[in-house]
Amino acid sequence: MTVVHPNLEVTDAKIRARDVSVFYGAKKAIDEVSIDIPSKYVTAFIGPSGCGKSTFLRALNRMNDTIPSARVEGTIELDGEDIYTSGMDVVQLRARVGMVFQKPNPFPKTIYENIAYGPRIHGLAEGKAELDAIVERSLKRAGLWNEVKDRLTDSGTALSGGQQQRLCIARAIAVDPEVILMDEPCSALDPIATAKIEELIDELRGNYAIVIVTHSMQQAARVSQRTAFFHLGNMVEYGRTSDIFTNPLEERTKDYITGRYG
Ligand SMILES: Nc1ncnc2c1ncn2[C@@H]1O[C@H](COP(=O)(O)OP(=O)(O)OP(=O)(O)O)[C@@H](O)[C@H]1O
Repeated sequence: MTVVHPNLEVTDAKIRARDVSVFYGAKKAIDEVSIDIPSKYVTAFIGPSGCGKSTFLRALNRMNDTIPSARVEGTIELDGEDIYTSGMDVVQLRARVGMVFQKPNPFPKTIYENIAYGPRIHGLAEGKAELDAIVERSLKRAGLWNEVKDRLTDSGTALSGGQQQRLCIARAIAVDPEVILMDEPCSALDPIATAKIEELIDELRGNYAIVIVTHSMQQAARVSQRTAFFHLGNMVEYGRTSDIFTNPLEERTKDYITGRYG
């Protein structure tokens, strides 16, 4: 059972998860989690290592499908549509619910191609001029355009770690997602690159539902408006970030945010 803070205003759920459990073989990694995730907010998943944050995040765009032993029970809806029905086009789903990983993972292709690939396969551009415009717009939104506009034919992997992560965010944005999932997007970055990604998340949030898994409570407090605390596969508490950090209702949340374990 999750304690949901009573003053959490009701918003339309972009993603609605109900009684979601995730198993790896016989092991239950997530136990009946229910949550409404709104648009235009950043929702942070926090909790000690191994509590299931990444597992639950990956369930939100069926990334778990790529792990043979993983199985999901319960329902997850995107705009009211069950994403686990057999008719769901998973490639389309992952464009609508994009993902940014812990380690920046640009394709071993040019900066331009990293961005153009998705719009091309999803048929989002009529011709070269339109594709060029999408590439420019995506890189601008990701705060990377000025740094790369004169070297679009260089390899994406030649960029710095922080630039690579912004390239990956630009790649996710290029296919017009509705939700962006971020799994510890700054854990491989230095403090300056981290600050840039955090600023970017803040700028982007007006247009998407953003969900971020983070080990850093400071980061959760800085970038998110909603926080869910996970512990041993359970979602213990969910509320406004300010309330979770200043007025946690559950002992386990209190212990975690005061550094008693983690
Ligand atoms: N591919 C997998 N196969 C089997 N078990 C897994 C797999 N991935 C994760 N697990 C297990 O599921 C549980 C939850 O792991 P998960 O990575 O979701 O937690 P987490 O909270 O994101 O941890 P961390 O903060 O360390 O990344 C752990 O016990 C982990 O060992």
